[in-house]
Amino acid sequence: MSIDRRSFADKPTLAKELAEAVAERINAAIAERGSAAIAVSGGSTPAKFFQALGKTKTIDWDKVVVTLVDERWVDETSDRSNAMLVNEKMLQGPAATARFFPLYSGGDEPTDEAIARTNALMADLPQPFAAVILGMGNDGHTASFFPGGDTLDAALTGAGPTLAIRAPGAGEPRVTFTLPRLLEADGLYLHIEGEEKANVLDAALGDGPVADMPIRAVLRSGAPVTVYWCP
Ligand SMILES: O=C(O)[C@H](O)[C@@H](O)[C@H](O)[C@H](O)COP(=O)(O)O
Repeated sequence: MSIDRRSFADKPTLAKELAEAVAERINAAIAERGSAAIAVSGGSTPAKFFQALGKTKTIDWDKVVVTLVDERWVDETSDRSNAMLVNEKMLQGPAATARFFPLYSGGDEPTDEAIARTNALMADLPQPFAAVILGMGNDGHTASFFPGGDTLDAALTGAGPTLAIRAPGAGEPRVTFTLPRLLEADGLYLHIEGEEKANVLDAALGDGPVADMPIRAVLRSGAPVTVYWCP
């Protein structure tokens, strides 16, 4: 495994350091390929990181596309929307000129047609991702790779780029990038905070089935993962 675990004193320090690392990846991708895409996670952890990254003036934001690792199947007016979180916390100030590619493509359910619309949009993403920033739940899920997910196998192995997934612990139906697509990244980061998540990561690094803790699929993929953690 190539897991680099980094610890930071507190949340603001972690947010600043992770924003700097991602900014470097974005700038390197723009220098090399003329544009950069990043995929970020939602949930409660990344707000400070989003704010720190969005304030970065050294990025040519109009060459950047921001998308999500996964999304709840809700529209952007829902307080459960990861898109709303990214818009409110990151795509302000200097980052307001970045383009945002939403995973939610309308309607009440992620039907095949809806996922086809999302996948058609994702065909225009600059590839590979300059950076992918994952989160992790206390049940060992990452992105929307939930234990018991109805399409978990396809989510971990399929070409996607995205698919629908439903799981007991997920709340709404979700849409998620598939793991092979997320691994196509210059930099892969796992952002977790608190003792409980450090313990969950320890457990995930131990033996046991991927289906019980799907983040194991990332950790066992062989792709270098940099973990950003603080208490
Ligand atoms: O939409 C989501 O819920 C996510 O992208 C998800 O994978 C998240 O990263 C984890 O659930 C951790 O969430 P917290 O940061 O809220 O603990």
